[in-house]
Amino acid sequence: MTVTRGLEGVVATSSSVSSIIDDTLTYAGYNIDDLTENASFEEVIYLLWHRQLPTVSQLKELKQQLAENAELPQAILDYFKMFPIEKVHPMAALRTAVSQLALFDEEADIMDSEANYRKAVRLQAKLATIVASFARIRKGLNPVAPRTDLSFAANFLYMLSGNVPDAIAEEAMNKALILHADHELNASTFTARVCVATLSDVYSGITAAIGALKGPLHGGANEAVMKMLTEIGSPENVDSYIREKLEKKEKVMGFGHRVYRQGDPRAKHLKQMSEKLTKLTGQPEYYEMSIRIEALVTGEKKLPPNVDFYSASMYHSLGIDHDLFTPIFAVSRVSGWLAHILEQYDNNRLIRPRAEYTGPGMQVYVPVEKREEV
Ligand SMILES: CC(=O)SCCNC(=O)CCNC(=O)[C@H](O)C(C)(C)COP(=O)(O)OP(=O)(O)OC[C@H]1O[C@@H](n2cnc3c(N)ncnc32)[C@H](O)[C@@H]1OP(=O)(O)O
Ligand SMILES: O=C([O-])CC(=O)C(=O)O
Repeated sequence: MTVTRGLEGVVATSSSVSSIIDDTLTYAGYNIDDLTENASFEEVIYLLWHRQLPTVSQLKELKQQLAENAELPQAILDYFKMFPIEKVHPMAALRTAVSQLALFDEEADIMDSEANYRKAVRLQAKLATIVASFARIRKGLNPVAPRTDLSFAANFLYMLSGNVPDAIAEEAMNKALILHADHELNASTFTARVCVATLSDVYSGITAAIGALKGPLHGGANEAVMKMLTEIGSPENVDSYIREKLEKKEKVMGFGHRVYRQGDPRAKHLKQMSEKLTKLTGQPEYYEMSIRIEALVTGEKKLPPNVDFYSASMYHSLGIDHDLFTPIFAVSRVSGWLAHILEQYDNNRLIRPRAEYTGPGMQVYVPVEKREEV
């Protein structure tokens, strides 16, 4: 048996959802640069689920379905008040709330493709409401009901703050949602596919994926980047902070990638938005720290920034709480997880690799009363 640590380079499935070829990322054949500049997040959701861009009427229908399904069962909002909400990480709350949603969905265990598509719409719509409602309830504020006349991006920011965002904030959030929507067989998507390949239900697949996204080597890195920027505090502290980290062989969050070698094509868009928004909101030091960190890490380690690096300063400048950065990643990535889950059901085979055994050789059972104390 040959073990490929971390399954690096292993091709574990076929998929028509997204591709990374020669450091170019496409969703169903569309370059993300093109989509980021031109599309709405709702169009991208449709693209990921159908592998084609929607017509005007198809887009209208999807928007209506998302709007109609955005509200949460009151019991889920009430449940938030039952745990020590100020101490709970919002990713843990999101993971739990998504699992609870299944308990309110009569179709949760109905496995036909139409029911699965309806569940996809419900989950896509409700994740944003969960994250925004949790963020408000923990501050003692009432949740803000979703508005059906706003774009997905604007409605999310509206539900978070209670104010309709300006065009710049809406555009930035729309782009960020597009850039995070899918990424081939990343760890959380693989987790979702492994889960539903047992023919478990869509809610189980998304709950499992949220758990995988939470870790700092994956989606959790954006919050970790913000923690680093906060610790550094100002541009003149960057050099000593980063050099010490690299000397101690510690990882600098937001850098490196398992697949990209020349660089993550999403980072340049987030970098541009970080520059613009940090200046506009009077916090240019967050961008200045970030570009100095990038210069040092790319110079010394040849590691370019990934999607999580500039998204941190960008979300910060939108006034978003730092521990919501990874939940917002999930609000977007659920579109990709759902596309992959539906694709997995369409052509399913149980995912079950092997392990090379490295434990003790054959042992003889000794009854407990005869075992020597150690
Ligand atoms: C949405 C996303 O999931 S994007 C990724 C988000 N995660 C992060 O930003 C966390 C920081 N980055 C990392 O931990 C890694 O680059 C990963 C996990 C993303 C991918 O890494 P892998 O392909 O598994 O590489 P691995 O962790 O084995 O590292 C290979 C070498 O590069 C070094 N390295 C990799 N990333 C970094 C980093 N961010 N900072 C410093 N050194 C790094 C490792 O220390 C290791 O060095 P060594 O060979 O001297 O021991
Ligand atoms: O693909 C990966 O390994 C991680 C990543 O960038 C993502 O999920 O967006």
